[in-house]
Amino acid sequence: MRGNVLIIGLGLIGGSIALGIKKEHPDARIFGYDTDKQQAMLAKALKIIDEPVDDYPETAKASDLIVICTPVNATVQVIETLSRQPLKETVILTDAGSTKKKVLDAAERHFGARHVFVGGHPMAGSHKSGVAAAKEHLFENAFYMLTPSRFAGVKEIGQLKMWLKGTKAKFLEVSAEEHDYLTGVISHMPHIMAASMVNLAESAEHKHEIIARLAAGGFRDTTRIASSSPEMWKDILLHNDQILIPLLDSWIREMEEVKEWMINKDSRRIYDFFSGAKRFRDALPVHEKGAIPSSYDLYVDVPDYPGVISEITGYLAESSISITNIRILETREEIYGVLAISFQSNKDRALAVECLQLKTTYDTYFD
Ligand SMILES: NC(=O)c1ccc[n+]([C@@H]2O[C@H](COP(=O)([O-])OP(=O)(O)OC[C@H]3O[C@@H](n4cnc5c(N)ncnc54)[C@H](O)[C@@H]3O)[C@@H](O)[C@H]2O)c1
Ligand SMILES: O=C(O)C(=O)C[C@]1(C(=O)O)C=C[C@@H](O)C=C1
Repeated sequence: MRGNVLIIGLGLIGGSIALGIKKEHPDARIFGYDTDKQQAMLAKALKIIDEPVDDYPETAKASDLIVICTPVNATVQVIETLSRQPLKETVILTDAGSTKKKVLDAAERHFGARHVFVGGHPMAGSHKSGVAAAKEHLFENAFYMLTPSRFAGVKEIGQLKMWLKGTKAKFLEVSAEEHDYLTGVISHMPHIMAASMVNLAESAEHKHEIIARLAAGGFRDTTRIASSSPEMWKDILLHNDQILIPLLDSWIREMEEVKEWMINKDSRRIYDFFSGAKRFRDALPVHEKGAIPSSYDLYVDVPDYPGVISEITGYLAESSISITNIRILETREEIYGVLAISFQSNKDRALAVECLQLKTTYDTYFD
């Protein structure tokens, strides 16, 4: 497609959407605005946008697609500002925010039937912020929820999907209310819990200095998302309060129950608590982007000495096995580290296991 695209909010998500649009529609001209000028300059330097702009309401007047990728409270303000501009009649407006009800209410209130607004929310991301973390493939195979306003028709929804085709995401239309409940359960509550676990550890550290250094796989796996943007999450909790408050109530009730079972030494219920969770977690879909990463990961226990990564990648390269990612998950003080190596296919992973078993004594395992 051709035309002018305006991205407002050039962070992780705005940058990744811009890359997806440019890939599929190289003739589109992508303008970008961010209150933080450095982000806009960086987006230009990284060729994520064609042109940074200072006056977004002015640029909006000639835009064919406007994508708002700011924290959700700012999204409502941007909608209000845009509604006061003489926008093109055919413009399509969307956003990428993690909540939808308040955003859709603002869009319907301010644009009415004058302009089409289709709420959007790609269900993939990261704890990292800023345009430097943007990736063309961030949304590949992920669900991309769309919440059309009541004035949006099939034609405009189809046009938006065309604009966003390069994200390679799977579109899913839901109502704003449904969206906020689903994400409340599967995304917002886990972020509250992760932040709470980290805060608990921090207060324990005042008395036991060693605690942070003991943080191993369990703590790291369950709290990565506590490193996410506080600004973004403050807004999400305030937007989705109607859903999150009852969810918090039922979670607090469950924690009270766990406490009671422990006081009463009720081993059966405690067992059921964990076995029920394990059953559901183990049955989550593995080979699509969602709760469980889609790559084929192999974990290798390696001694913590310089050069161990190049040793392992060297063996894999000798056997012509390609890897897509490699990272150290944790370092258990001067003894072992866990190397996570990602492969494109199950076959590559199996070959890597064979290769490492032949050439090293390191333990390998995968989920
Ligand atoms: N991070 C994720 O995993 C994720 C995933 C899906 C959706 N989202 C949603 O996408 C949106 C953006 O999140 P992100 O992770 O890209 O955050 P980010 O912090 O990386 O980027 C947000 C950008 O918006 C800019 N900004 C703030 N107020 C603005 C305003 N009034 N006008 C213009 N720019 C403004 C900030 O300077 C920043 O550069 C949020 O609404 C978030 O809820 C995030
Ligand atoms: O992978 C992460 O770091 C995320 O937290 C991504 C995540 C989530 O899964 O909760 C966070 C917020 C978004 O609205 C959508 C996706």
